[in-house]
Formats: sequence, C-alpha cells, structure tokens
Amino acid sequence: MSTMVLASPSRYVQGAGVLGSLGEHLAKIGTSPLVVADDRVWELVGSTVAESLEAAGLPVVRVGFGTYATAAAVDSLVERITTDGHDVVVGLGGGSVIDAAKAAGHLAGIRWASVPTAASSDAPCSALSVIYTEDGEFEEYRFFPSNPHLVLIDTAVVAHAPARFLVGGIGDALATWVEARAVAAGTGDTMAGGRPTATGTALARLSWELLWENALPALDAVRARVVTPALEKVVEANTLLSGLGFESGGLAAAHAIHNGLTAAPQTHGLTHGEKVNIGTLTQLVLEGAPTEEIEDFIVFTTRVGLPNTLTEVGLTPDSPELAAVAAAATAEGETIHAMPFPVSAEQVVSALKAIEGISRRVRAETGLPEPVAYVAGH
Ligand SMILES: NC(=O)c1ccc[n+]([C@@H]2O[C@H](COP(=O)([O-])OP(=O)(O)OC[C@H]3O[C@@H](n4cnc5c(N)ncnc54)[C@H](O)[C@@H]3O)[C@@H](O)[C@H]2O)c1
Ligand SMILES: [Zn+2]
Repeated sequence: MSTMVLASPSRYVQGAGVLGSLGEHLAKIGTSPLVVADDRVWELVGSTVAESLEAAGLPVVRVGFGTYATAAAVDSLVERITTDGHDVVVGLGGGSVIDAAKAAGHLAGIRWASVPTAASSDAPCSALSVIYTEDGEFEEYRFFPSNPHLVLIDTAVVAHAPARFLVGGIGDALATWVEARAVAAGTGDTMAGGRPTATGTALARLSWELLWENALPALDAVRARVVTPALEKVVEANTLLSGLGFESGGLAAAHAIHNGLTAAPQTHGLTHGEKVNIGTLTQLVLEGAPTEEIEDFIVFTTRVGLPNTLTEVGLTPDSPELAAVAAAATAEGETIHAMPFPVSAEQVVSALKAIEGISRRVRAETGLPEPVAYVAGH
C-alpha cells in the first residue's frame, strides 16, 4: 500500500477586520516578528498592522520586498532574521512575498506566518515556495517540513484590492480540482509527498463547487468594494480549500504548463492565476475531457475575466515559443508526470494550439467577447 499524506497550516483565520487582531494571533507564536511587505502593501495596511502589533506588545519591524521570490531575496531575509534575532517571519502581501517569507523562515530555523492582502493565489497555506529567477522565470519548488503556523486573511482588505487579484485567485483555485482528480486517477504523489487522502481530493472538489456558485457575485462585491457572503466563500475557496486541495490533492498538467509559460517572455506581467487558467484548459484538452465540460469551462472563465486563448497571454498558435513552453512543462520532475497517462512535449504543443480555436468558437457561439491580444509590459 502506498502512503497518504495531508498537510495543513496550524491555524487559519478569515473575516472582515481580522487584520486588527494580527498581533494577538502572532503573540501566540513569537515575540520578535519580522514583517516582510513591499511599499505598496505597507502603504495600504502598514498602520493597521503596526497598531495591532503594538497593542499585543510586539515590536514593529518591517522590511521591504521586490517583485519575485528569488533565491537572493530569500537569502537576504535569512541574513536579516539571523542578525536581528527574529523568531517569526510574516509574509504580508501577495503570493511572492509569502513564498519568500516561508523559504526564509525555514532556512533561518524560525516559524512563519502568511498574511495575504489579496485572494490572488493559493500560496498562503502550503509548506512550499515557488522560486523564480530575477527575470521571472520558474526556477524550482522548495519543500518544507511544516506549513505556516498562522494564515490570516482580512476579507475587507481583499474587498478593496483590485478585482484582477481575485480573478487570478479564482483561476488558481479552479485548477485545483481539475488537477487533483487527475492525480487521484493516477499513481503519482502530491506536493505533500504521498498519495492523496480522500480528504485532500474532496477539499479540491469543494473549492470548485464554491467557485462555480459564488465567483461571479464575489467579483461584483469586490467591484463595489464590499464584503458579502459570496466573497467570503470565494476567499475561503481561493486561499484555504485550494491551498489544502492543491498541496494534498496534487498538481498535474495545469501547473506544469503554467511553469512552462513563464519561459515565454510575452507572458510576463500576467498574474499567476491567469497563466494557470491557460494550463487548466490545456489539461482538459490533453485528457480528452467531455466537450460540454470544456465548453462550460470556457464560458465560465470568460465571464470571470480569465484568459482562455493563447492570444490573451501574448502568444499565437504559430509562436515559436510554444516548443520551449512544452519542453519546460514536461521537464523531469514536473507535476505533469502525475497525470494518469504519459504526456509528451508534442502533445502539450498540440493541446496549446488547440485551445485557441476551441475558445474562439465557443465564445462566438455564446455571444462572449473575442479575445484581446495581451502585450507584455502594457
Ligand atoms: N507556494 C505556493 O504554494 C504557491 C501557490 C500558488 C502560487 N504561488 C506563487 O505566488 C505568486 C503569485 O502570487 P500573486 O498572484 O499574489 O502575485 P504577487 O505576489 O507576485 O504580486 C502581488 C502584487 O499585488 C500587490 N498587492 C497585494 N495586495 C494588494 C492590495 N490589497 N491592493 C493592491 N495591491 C496589492 C503587491 O504589491 C504585489 O505587487 C507566484 O510566484 C506563484 O508561483 C505559490
Ligand atoms: Zn497556483
């Protein structure tokens, strides 16, 4: 019998205004926190965080952050933690700063907490970080022996973030069930280092169900800058359920194709979830999913505002970069090899080319807008 593993953070806290109790929660796991946040995020929530830490008797120390979770960014955080003797590191912001904080906490031998300010990815809960080059190309996954001690997400902050962040988080979370069911059907391991539990797979499915029901009204809520029950459900789906579901249910082709896409400079500037959505649709085509399911996915993700054509990620079916994307997606060790059948780079190129025409046809047939070409950096 193969071993099954489920991983999860020690504590998950979600609600409107919970950032005000960050200090109280952090005081249970450390006495000298280092908060990592870029200037934009600190401008938005720095005063709330500082007041909360002060009220809990904790010192307020914040260090800045760049764009990507690079090896160098992680190393410089480790140096800061070690020199100043911090005992808990807090990633405050998007998935990149959270990944950098996790990796630094692990290397420095201290605890770490995730405090996302947008529901833009399922990075906050996992025991791994995705490391990039300085140019934003996928470099490696780093795995840690434990998940964050605390994940805290304030839905009022999420409601005031640009809607595109929530769109990205929905794209990342929709992939979770499509990938988890593929891993469950095969023999591969999950990111937690074993076969999926029924629990992990079920959480991935619940994430999909909540999104299908609540994603569109949640986006309406964010555009109105208000917290509604639909938004709470989507934040939970994007952050907690997708986080547990991808880590313990398994990643497959969709994320491998996302990682491959980072090799095409045309895609830089798109969010993680936007690129993942191209991977999800490509996986559905690769596995020969029922036509109705593929068509429903295209209609739903177009309505959400996610790209589902090559055009929308700066590519075309004739782009020479597709070969490099497929080569990277099928590299040794990539999660595409957890699919229940062998996948070659040629198959990935074919499926990528196929999504352009399928999505254009479905969008035309259902009265949805034609894709608009994405130009990196604009
Ligand atoms: N480790 C994991 O398990 C895991 C899982 C999924 C994704 N990821 C990684 O997460 C990264 C993607 O994360 P992301 O999509 O959050 O992007 P990001 O972290 O790269 O960028 C987020 C940007 O949004 C800004 N921002 C954050 N909150 C804001 C707010 N409330 N208002 C305005 N601006 C705000 C930040 O300043 C930052 O510039 C990728 O590197 C991806 O590989 C990791
Ligand atoms: Zn992801």
